[in-house]
Amino acid sequence: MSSYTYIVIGAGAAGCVLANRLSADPSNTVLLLEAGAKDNHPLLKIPAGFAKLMGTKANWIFDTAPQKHLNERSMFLPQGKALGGSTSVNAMLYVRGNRLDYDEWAEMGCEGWSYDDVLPYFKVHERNERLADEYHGISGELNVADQVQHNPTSRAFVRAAQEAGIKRTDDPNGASQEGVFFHQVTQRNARRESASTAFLHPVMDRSNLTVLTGAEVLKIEVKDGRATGVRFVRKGKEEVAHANSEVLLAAGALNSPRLLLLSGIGPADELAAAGVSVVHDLPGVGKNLRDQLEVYITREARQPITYSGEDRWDRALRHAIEYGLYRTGPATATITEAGAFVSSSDDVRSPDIQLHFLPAYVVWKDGARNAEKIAGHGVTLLACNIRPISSGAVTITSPDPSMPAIVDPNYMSDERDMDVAVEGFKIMRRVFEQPAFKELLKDEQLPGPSVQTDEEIREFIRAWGKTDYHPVGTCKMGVDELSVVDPKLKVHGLEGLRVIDSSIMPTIISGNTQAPSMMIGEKGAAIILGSGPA
Ligand SMILES: Cc1cc2nc3c(=O)[nH]c(=O)nc-3n(C[C@H](O)[C@H](O)[C@H](O)COP(=O)(O)OP(=O)(O)OC[C@H]3O[C@@H](n4cnc5c(N)ncnc54)[C@H](O)[C@@H]3O)c2cc1C
Repeated sequence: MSSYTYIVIGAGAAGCVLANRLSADPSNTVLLLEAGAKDNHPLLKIPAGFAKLMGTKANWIFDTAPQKHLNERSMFLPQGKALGGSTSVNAMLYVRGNRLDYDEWAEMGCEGWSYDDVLPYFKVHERNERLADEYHGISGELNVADQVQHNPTSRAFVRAAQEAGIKRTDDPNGASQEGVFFHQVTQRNARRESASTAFLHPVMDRSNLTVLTGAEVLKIEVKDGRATGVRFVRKGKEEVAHANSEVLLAAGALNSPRLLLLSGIGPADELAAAGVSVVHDLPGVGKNLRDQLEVYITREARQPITYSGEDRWDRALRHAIEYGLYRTGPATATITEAGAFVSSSDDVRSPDIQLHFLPAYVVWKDGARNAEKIAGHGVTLLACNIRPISSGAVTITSPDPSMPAIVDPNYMSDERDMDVAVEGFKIMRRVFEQPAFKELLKDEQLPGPSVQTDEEIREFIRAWGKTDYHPVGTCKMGVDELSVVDPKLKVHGLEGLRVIDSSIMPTIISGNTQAPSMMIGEKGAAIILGSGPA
């Protein structure tokens, strides 16, 4: 059996940062286990490849339990499965959330996690190509860039939003989150910058770092209240690795709780019902699942200027050649070029709705795996409730790791989330009605004129709402009885085991979750090493 100082489970947003930082000290030996494959497929490198990755084997395929408040629909909720984790399949938007999100964590008892505490851990690994101020780093490993091009309809969206009264901001990750903006993205020279390209590949040759792909952890071994190692399967063979110091779980918001449960760490009654021997009774494991739900409107374009249909083979070939020669053109696009943070009412403490503008038709019937093809040119605007109150759970029904977990985000179980979504829908229509779009867009295609009253909008949301792919919170950090880890990210009641990934967020941050997950990896490493930002 091989032994290491640290075993990191999962090479995603947090896991890659952890493996990098812990192996920087040559006296540590680090084993990084990743269930997915290497990240060398071109679709993981070319930004527009993002749209082609849904439902492929670069993902863990999770389908939610039928959603009671969404017409019993089951939602496709993928998670990245490759080096880089979800950062290898995501839309690359670089967003940190609102400073009050982190201040709220600190108020909840998560000492050391206020905005002022976490800001240095965002900055230290950032290499921002445009911004250099108190909010941004310029010399870290993670390249953050402006997008190479903006479709004319994306530019019109930014103008239309201003006409609708939304102020313009150059930096939603800076002094003020509110406003409309062009997204910065995790790209380098117009290629995807994932957690693995930024933090892992540059240090792969460290002799004290072992990275195994195709290595799925089945169980965390616990002896006398201490995590001693892991049992994993690779090339059809089961192996055991021993951790001399700590096991660090970074498998993401759906797989981290699943693995704890499979290891007998979780609510004793649920484990017993699933036939799993209880190793450590911890009621909060898998609870507090938060995810952001979004609703959208599509409009037909007057001219063939959007990205709709640009993936047809002959056009795709042309774009691939342009991309190969010059690193320009639609292949550089993340599909989401512009966005906005707005408030559903004057009463909210900070923006609670995020708008995403897509210069293409993108329609997911029934929250399905693949976007539906719609002929012609058009655009899609999405409104996402970024601070949902509704919460759900991840549970297991069997000790068999090959059995799927039950993932139930319980979307819209709190009626207040529906009120925010309805307001988001009305804001989108207001933006679409502005003069900036007049020359460019024709009629609303989805949902169309038949949806007018609040009740019609609610029914449309129940029928068409979809995930924004940001599940978090299932191993929440805190000091209350449902928390799973303490503010040092140690699993309550056990030694030698921490959870360090998006699952530790006690509440969901107001925005996209990759940058916060990398920050969690960075801060987690500093806590373990007893250091400051690297
Ligand atoms: C389709 C999609 C689009 C997104 N778009 C954006 C975006 O544009 N901007 C943004 O900020 N966020 C986006 N996100 C969310 C963001 O990428 C995630 O929140 C973030 O990557 C979570 O980081 P993590 O470290 O918790 O988990 P992940 O990055 O998911 O990493 C977990 C890793 O653990 C591995 N793993 C899991 N179980 C095991 C096991 N048993 N054994 C070994 N390895 C295991 C997984 O394969 C994976 O590599 C998107 C996510 C998806 C899925």
